[in-house]
Amino acid sequence: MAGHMSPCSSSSSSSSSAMTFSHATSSEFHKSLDKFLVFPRKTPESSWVSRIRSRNRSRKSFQLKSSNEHPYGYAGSSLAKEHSMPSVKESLSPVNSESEKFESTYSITVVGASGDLAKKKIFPAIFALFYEDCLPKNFTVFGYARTKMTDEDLRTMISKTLTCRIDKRENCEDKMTQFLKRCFYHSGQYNSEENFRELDIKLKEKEAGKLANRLFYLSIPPNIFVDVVRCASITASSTSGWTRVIVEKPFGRDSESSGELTRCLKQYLSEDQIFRIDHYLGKELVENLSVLRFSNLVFEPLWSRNYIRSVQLIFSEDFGTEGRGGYFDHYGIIRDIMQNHLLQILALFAMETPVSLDAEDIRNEKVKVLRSMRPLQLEDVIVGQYKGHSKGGKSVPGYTDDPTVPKDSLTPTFAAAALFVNNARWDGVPFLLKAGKALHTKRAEIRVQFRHVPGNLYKRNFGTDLDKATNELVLRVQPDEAIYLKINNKVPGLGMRLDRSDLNLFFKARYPREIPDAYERLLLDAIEGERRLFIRSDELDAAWALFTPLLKELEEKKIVPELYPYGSRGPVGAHYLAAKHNVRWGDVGGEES
Ligand SMILES: NC(=O)C1=CN([C@@H]2O[C@H](COP(=O)(O)OP(=O)(O)OC[C@H]3O[C@@H](n4cnc5c(N)ncnc54)[C@H](OP(=O)(O)O)[C@@H]3O)[C@@H](O)[C@H]2O)C=CC1
Ligand SMILES: O=C1O[C@H](COP(=O)(O)O)[C@@H](O)[C@H](O)[C@H]1O
Repeated sequence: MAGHMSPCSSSSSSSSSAMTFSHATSSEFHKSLDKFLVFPRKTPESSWVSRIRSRNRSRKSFQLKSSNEHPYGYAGSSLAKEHSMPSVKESLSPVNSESEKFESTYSITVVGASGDLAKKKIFPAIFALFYEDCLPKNFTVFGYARTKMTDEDLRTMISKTLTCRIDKRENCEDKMTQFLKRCFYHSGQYNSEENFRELDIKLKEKEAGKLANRLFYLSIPPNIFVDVVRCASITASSTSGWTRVIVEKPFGRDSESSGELTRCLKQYLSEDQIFRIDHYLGKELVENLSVLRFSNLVFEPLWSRNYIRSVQLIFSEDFGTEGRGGYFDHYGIIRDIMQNHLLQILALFAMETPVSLDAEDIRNEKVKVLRSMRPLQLEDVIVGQYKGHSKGGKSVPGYTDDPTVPKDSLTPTFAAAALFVNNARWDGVPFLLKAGKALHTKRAEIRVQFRHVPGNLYKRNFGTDLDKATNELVLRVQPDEAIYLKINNKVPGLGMRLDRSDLNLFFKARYPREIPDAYERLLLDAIEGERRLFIRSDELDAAWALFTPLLKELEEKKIVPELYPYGSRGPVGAHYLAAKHNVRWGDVGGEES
């Protein structure tokens, strides 16, 4: 079955359990560095580090920044701290031959390189980082998959999906050619130590004896995650620098399978080597959420049950599961979008002010939110499934028309849920989550509906619909990123008529440049060792604890989803759910701008 977790014991090798990916500690690192050092490491002015550093100071160079805005490779970075090693920025400088051999190299191996995500997102993101001069000087990209391909075939394949920033485009062809020269391919099985050993040999060739940092991106179905981690850990982990692994979702399909996956991965990796990606955390507007809240005095005092009436997190796509029905049917929309992307945004939205912007401080606060929530009950949720229809001679397929989906599938392609954070700040405030495929629009947004103005002097000027008079703050995550606040104002003229308008920060108008894709930010963070936007295992456990009982009940009771037409606004049940909590969805009824 697609997505069925392989137990850790699927390993063909018994020697594996004691092995872990190299996670060089500072002392291990120094031991390996000592092999090369010919002068005292801590002689400040004579050391190669300070020489490179001073060259950097005078160099007109870019400053690479990770998602917490620390310059990439800055002195306090975890990478630099972990290994007391030259920062990435240092290794970007042109160096003389003496220092060259102490430089770091970075390799990114995309496992599942022949797949959809790799082509669509990962290779283009790596290229975009290269195009923006965000990658270190010594980097190599490897594709790994079973498909037989040469290096040239891989280059041809990925060249089709690379694009330069629309607002730049200088040297586009040139940059692509340079980038493709750094891309290589190795064909192998996912459970073959031998094949990963061959990869290791190729990686070492490129590393040329320099300090090696290796990032593996698992862009493969989840049933082979553990095989890959086992084989790579035994035969292809770095022995001098760090080894990190980006793991794509799904991280299990319930608490048990997720726990089992984590347990298996941890046989080979330490927690801080595992980068569980949720690409919504890399989206510009999701990053902006905390900035908006914590750096503007006008919002934080309102951020509680005292002023907020409901919070709505909405995801919709205007296409179905086309091509991914096989995968999707095993998961459904709740696991695909709600339990991860929307819940992560909720946790960021509702968390208390973290002690600092450090990954652990932020993730600690997010976990507290998740643990303050009551697991979802069946009555808090409605589920739907899209059906096909024909209109004007054009027909669109229903979910179960997909040949890879069973005809009698009850898998939801739409869900709406009401969640509550049972703490002092949010007691009684419904957090309404809605996610659906094959709806009328493609959109993701965060809507904050404020309470009515008590004793509003102007209530008559609105007629009877007080809902219209409330303020609403909208963060449109995509498309056309925007932050706008719906306010009430007077219509100009001699009368006293009130109107609702938007104070609008439209990103395209304010910042007329392309916004980096989420995968760019996240890849850069993984290289830098910045974990803030990746999911920690206790966060994951808490997220599954909220959804697992509901998912089991839906499956055991064979709850039939409400059908909705492809391209519609989804099942009406979603409106009843909102009404039950005395609110309206902000994205319906001509209020969408
Ligand atoms: N595609 C997307 O938009 C998104 C995907 N993801 C996640 O990213 C990961 C990769 O996704 P995607 O690229 O779509 O996946 P694919 O189905 O395209 O698989 C990636 C590669 O894995 C290999 N593969 C596929 N099925 C199997 C199998 N049953 N056994 C062994 N190898 C297999 C194939 O390579 P080969 O045959 O050459 O070995 C394939 O090219 C998945 O975990 C997915 O859930 C997450 C978010 C979005
Ligand atoms: O994780 C997933 O996300 C995509 C939507 O991502 P977006 O960045 O294009 O909004 C979704 O289509 C897919 O089903 C899901 O697995």
